Amino acid sequence: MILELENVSRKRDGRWVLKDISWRVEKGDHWVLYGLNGSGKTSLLELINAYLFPTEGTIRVLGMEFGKTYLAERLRSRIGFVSSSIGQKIRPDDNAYEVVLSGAFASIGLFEDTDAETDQKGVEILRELGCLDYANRNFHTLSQGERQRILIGRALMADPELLILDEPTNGLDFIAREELLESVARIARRPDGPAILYVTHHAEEILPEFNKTLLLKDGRVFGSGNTADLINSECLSGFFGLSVEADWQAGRPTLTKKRAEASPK
Ligand SMILES: Nc1ncnc2c1ncn2[C@@H]1O[C@H](COP(=O)(O)OP(=O)(O)OP(=O)(O)O)[C@@H](O)[C@H]1O
Repeated sequence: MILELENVSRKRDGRWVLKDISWRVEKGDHWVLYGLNGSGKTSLLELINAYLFPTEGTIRVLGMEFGKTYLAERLRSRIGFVSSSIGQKIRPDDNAYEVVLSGAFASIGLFEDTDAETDQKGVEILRELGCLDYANRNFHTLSQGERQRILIGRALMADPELLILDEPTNGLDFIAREELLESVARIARRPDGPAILYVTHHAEEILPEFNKTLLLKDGRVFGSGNTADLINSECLSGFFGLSVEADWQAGRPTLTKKRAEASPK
């Protein structure tokens, strides 16, 4: 079991931002966390990473229970977390390869000498993600798509059991987005790879590899289970409170808002 939340609620500034969340993530499944702005996605990730604690309910992440065997630092070293805020923290002089290697130490910046095995692993990850051409470039001079791949590479260095990708395609053009998604799909297909938790506002980023979906609405679970059972016109029309059409092509959905019928004159 990767993750287990039982009736978890969280208050912020006197208001419930997450309410009664029950959710299990098993090894071998890849999840999409799908919700509108303000639905509580970031708060949920903060709970999983132990930056926030639940006001009510219990959380177990990778076999560790909050408040018991729980050591936040030890837990975080087993979770690969990719978000735009991590990119902003990378030091000004670090090159892409150093950023990837720093993932072996769960640090921002490389403060320790690396051994040949770690160096080789970094090169293999760069190759797998198609980043070798810019490995020696300063991280901050890379395009957004290149930076995201490097941050994913950094997250993979520690062989995480859970890889959380928080809106990784923000700011990417169509081609960069599709290339990034192809890399994510390859990671999802690794036989001994991490469970992936992919957070997005965009249904068209739901890959065939993401077999499970959690729909979050106003801090509550609207639906949870097999992606095909949730990402369809009927369920999503209820989710949005708006008539939408979900159309699946090549294993990926697109959503369109249904137009009101023109009233007869
Ligand atoms: N530090 C905070 N203090 C008080 N309320 C907060 C805090 N952070 C978030 N919230 C509130 O909690 C609710 C959920 O916010 P959260 O950022 O978790 O949603 P989200 O789904 O990640 O949104 P987005 O997609 O826009 O990033 C929002 O109503 C937000 O205003």
